[in-house]
Amino acid sequence: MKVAVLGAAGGIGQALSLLLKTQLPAGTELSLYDVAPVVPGVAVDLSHIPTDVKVTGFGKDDLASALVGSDIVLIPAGVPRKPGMDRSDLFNMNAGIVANLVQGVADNCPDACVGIITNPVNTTVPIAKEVLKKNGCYDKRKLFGVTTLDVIRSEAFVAELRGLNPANVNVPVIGGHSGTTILPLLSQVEGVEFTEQEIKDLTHRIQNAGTEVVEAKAGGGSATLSMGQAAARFCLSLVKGLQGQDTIECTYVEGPGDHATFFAQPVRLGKNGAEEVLPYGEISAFEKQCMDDMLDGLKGDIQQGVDFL
Ligand SMILES: NC(=O)c1ccc[n+]([C@@H]2O[C@H](COP(=O)([O-])OP(=O)(O)OC[C@H]3O[C@@H](n4cnc5c(N)ncnc54)[C@H](O)[C@@H]3O)[C@@H](O)[C@H]2O)c1
Ligand SMILES: O=C(O)C[C@H](O)C(=O)O
Repeated sequence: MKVAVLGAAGGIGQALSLLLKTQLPAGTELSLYDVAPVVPGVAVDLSHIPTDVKVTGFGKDDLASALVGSDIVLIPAGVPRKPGMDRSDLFNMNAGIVANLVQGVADNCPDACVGIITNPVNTTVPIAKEVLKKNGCYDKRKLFGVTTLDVIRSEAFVAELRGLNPANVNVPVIGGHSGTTILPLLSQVEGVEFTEQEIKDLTHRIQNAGTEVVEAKAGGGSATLSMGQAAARFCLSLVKGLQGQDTIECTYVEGPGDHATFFAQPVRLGKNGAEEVLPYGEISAFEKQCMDDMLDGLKGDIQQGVDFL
C-alpha cells in the first residue's frame, strides 16, 4: 500500500503525515510532496519515529516520483482562508493547483483513490472529476471530497453539550462542505433528544465551525490539527476498505444524483473505493427544509467546477 500526501509541508499536511506515520498499517509507504523546500526535512523528521511506515519526501519537480504506484492520494495543497473570506473566495487560487495535481494523478497513478481536502471542496472535487475524465481515467468510486471534519466536529459538539463520551456519538453529515450546504442529521443521533432551539444552535455551530477556527486564528490560517485528524480517520477507513474490511464514512462523492451530482452521504468503502453510496435514511422536517434551502447553492458550486476546465 502506498499513500501520497500532496501539500505535505502545510499545516494540514504535516499533522496528517504525522498521524499516518504512526497509524498506517506496517509496510505502508508514505510519500510526501510539496512545492515548499522544507518537505524533504518533514520526511526526514518523521522517519525518526520508529514505525514500519517508510516516509519519503519529494520536492517541487518530483511529483511523478511522489505519485507513481500510489493507492491513495490525499490533497491538502493550496491556500487557506483568512477572516472575512468565504471558502468560495479560494477558488481562483486553488482551482488550478488541484487541477495540476490531479493531472499528475492521471499521468502517474490513474487507478488511485483521490481524497480532496483543498477548498472550496464543493467545487474542487468536480474539477478533479473533469481532469480525470479528460484523461480517460475517471472512476466515480475513487474520487472523494473529504468532509470528515464536519463529522468529527458534530461528534465533539454533541458530546460536549450532553456530557457524553465522544467515542460513542455518531452524527451523519450530508450535503457539501461550505456554510449551509453542511447538513448534520442531528435527528439521527441515537439515544439523544434535542429541543428545537438546540437543533438550530448546534446546526449553526457545525456549519460555522470552520469560520470559528479562522477567526480564532486571527489571520494565521484555518483548521489544521482537527483537519489532520479528520483526514487521517478518512484515510485509515479507506485503507481498511481497500484491504477488504468494509467501513462506512460520510464523504462527498458522485452518487445516484438524487439531489446533486456530488453529495456527501454515508458511503461503504471497500476493495474498489466507494463500493456503495448508502441512503441517509429518514430526516426531520427541519433537516428537509435546510436541504431544500441549500441545494441550489450546492449545484452552483458544482457547476463552477465543471465549467473551470
Ligand atoms: N476539507 C476540509 O474540511 C478542510 C479543512 C481545513 C482546511 N481545508 C483546506 O485545505 C487547504 C490547505 O490548508 P492548510 O491550512 O494546510 O494550508 P497551508 O498553507 O498551511 O498549507 C498548504 C500547503 O500546500 C502547499 N502547496 C501550495 N501549492 C502547491 C502545489 N501546487 N503543489 C503542492 N503543494 C502545494 C504549500 O506549499 C503549503 O505547504 C486549504 O485550501 C484549506 O481551505 C479543507
Ligand atoms: O473553514 C475553512 O476555511 C477550512 C475548513 O473548510 C474548515 O471547515 O475548517
